[in-house]
Amino acid sequence: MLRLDQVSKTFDSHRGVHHMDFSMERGEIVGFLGPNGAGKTTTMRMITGYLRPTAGKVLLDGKSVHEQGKIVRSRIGYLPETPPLYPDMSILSYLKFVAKLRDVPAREQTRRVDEMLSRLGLAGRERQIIRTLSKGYKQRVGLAGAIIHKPDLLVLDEPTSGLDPNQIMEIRNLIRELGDNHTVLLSTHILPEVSTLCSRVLIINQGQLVMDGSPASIGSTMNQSFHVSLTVKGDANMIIPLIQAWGEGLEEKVQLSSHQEEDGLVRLELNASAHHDYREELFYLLARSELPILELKKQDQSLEEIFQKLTTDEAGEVNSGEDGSLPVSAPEQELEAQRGSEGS
Ligand SMILES: Nc1ncnc2c1ncn2[C@@H]1O[C@H](COP(=O)(O)OP(=O)(O)OP(=O)(O)O)[C@@H](O)[C@H]1O
Repeated sequence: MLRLDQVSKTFDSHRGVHHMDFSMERGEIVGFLGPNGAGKTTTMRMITGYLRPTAGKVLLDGKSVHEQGKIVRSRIGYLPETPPLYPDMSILSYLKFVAKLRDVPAREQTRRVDEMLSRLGLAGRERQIIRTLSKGYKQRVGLAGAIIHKPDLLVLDEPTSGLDPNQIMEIRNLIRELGDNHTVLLSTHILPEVSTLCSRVLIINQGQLVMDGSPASIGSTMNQSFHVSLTVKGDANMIIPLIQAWGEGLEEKVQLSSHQEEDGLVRLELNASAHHDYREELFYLLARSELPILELKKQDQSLEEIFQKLTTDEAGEVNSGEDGSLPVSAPEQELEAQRGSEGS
């Protein structure tokens, strides 16, 4: 449905987004991850037609977002990091205004606004002035404005940033529901959000895509070492030499990295730079010596660890390209930009 074909946006010699190349299928919820300044917002602005790429194409069902702008952009909904709200308007007048701006047919506008009020849990508050709403409710109004024209593709820039845990849960549930009818690309710094919401993850670092896959497949690609913890019932003086001798005898040596004894149980951690999963061999080794394994767990790297590995350099420094902040657009600029005009 969405295709980014070698898309780049160069701000200066090193800042920007370089050769971004990926596709999204209908119905996917894709998480977009990266450290501050990695290029998430820039990529999202190019997808939504607000920024014109320096090179490459953004295509929605084969049509260019930038060449066949208005029609293509009417199929995209965008919630920027700071939703483009007018604080002095009521929710109702704001949604009516956005419905008009997004070319919802006049005879449908009232029905569509009502639908948004009820879908986003705003019914009963329609007369409330936006500035008096909590951040979570402002986010709902922003989301309502982003989907009022029933876009096929929804682009959400850090939709849960700055919300309290209850509001985060509410917005996540809403996004999950929206995923039933929309294709969703969402950027976030909250990694568990990706595991719970997204079928696919794109990790971007210094303007380049460094990983693309399901959270599970990213885990298995990155987990190319063998790390297990196990608890064995028996005497440490038997268990430890047995495991050490076995580990030493393997081609890809498995090493005992720690052990503890307590109440007749021995807890061990084993490591190897190996692709092979040695759990079955370990089971038979200890079973033959009548040493029961009470627990055996393969430790995979969490998404947090993978993210850290992909986005830090060898010295452990975060690869942030951020050295200037984006100008904050006025609501009108954002809305107009979504409607059709383009920035640089
Ligand atoms: N209009 C602009 N002019 C100059 N440089 C810019 C502009 N917009 C973004 N940049 C630079 O491009 C890089 C990517 O910024 P971008 O805002 O896309 O990152 P991000 O991944 O969204 O970061 P964050 O997580 O902090 O929101 C940064 O180095 C930023 O300073």
